[in-house]
Amino acid sequence: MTPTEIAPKDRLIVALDLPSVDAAEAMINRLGDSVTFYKIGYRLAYAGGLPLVGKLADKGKKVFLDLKLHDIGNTVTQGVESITRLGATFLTVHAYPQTMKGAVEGRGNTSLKILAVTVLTSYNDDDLHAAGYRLGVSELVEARAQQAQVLGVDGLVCSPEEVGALRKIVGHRMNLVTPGIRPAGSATGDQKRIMTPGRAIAAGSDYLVVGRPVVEAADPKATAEAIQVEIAQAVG
Ligand SMILES: O=c1ccn([C@@H]2O[C@H](COP(=O)(O)O)[C@@H](O)[C@H]2O)c(=O)[nH]1
Repeated sequence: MTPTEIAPKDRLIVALDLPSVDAAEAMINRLGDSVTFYKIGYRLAYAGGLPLVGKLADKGKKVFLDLKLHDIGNTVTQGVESITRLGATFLTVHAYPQTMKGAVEGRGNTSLKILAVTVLTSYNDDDLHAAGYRLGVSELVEARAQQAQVLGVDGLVCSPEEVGALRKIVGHRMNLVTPGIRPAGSATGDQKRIMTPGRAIAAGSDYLVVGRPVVEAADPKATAEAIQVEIAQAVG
């Protein structure tokens, strides 16, 4: 779907980075009809949260399974084949060629969309160099986007800072999903490449991933709804 086809409300993905299934279900109940798209990552998945994917899908919600897979190609293919049966909409893998190729093979013709994580939003150029990379963030994100596109990956996870450059490479053929979203005044935490919801949408993000600013808010529902208003205003 192109951004104009996605309802503003559905462009917010709330990261359920919570310690237990009970805590996640309590948060989902608090957010009620306001939130239509959830992300399940390491914290909840390893706390027994995988069955929540099907439960949420049965309630008409979408789920982004943020498992950031990375292994030899055959193992990734087999893992993704298993994941296709869970009912998620998006699944992440790291943007390494063998990994992306294996994931696309495992996804086959199912409705699961593979997102490649280009460069984590908590990294800047210094962090990449410290990890042994020669390229800076923008060069590496763009190189990985080119590879992902050739390999048939469905979308990219990047920071909103790279969205403009990536649109020139992938057009609207790939979903651009951006964490590193911080409503004005909220704590940055460990994120380094950040933008407000409104600016991220204006830059061209398809979906915004927001965790702590919503799930740690005194009123998560009001916070999520305020972000959705900001998204709708930026869409115009
Ligand atoms: O590059 C990436 C990829 C994934 N994430 C995930 O998104 C959320 C962001 O949570 P916040 O609390 O809003 O910072 C979190 O689950 C990360 O694992 C990311 O931040 N950056």
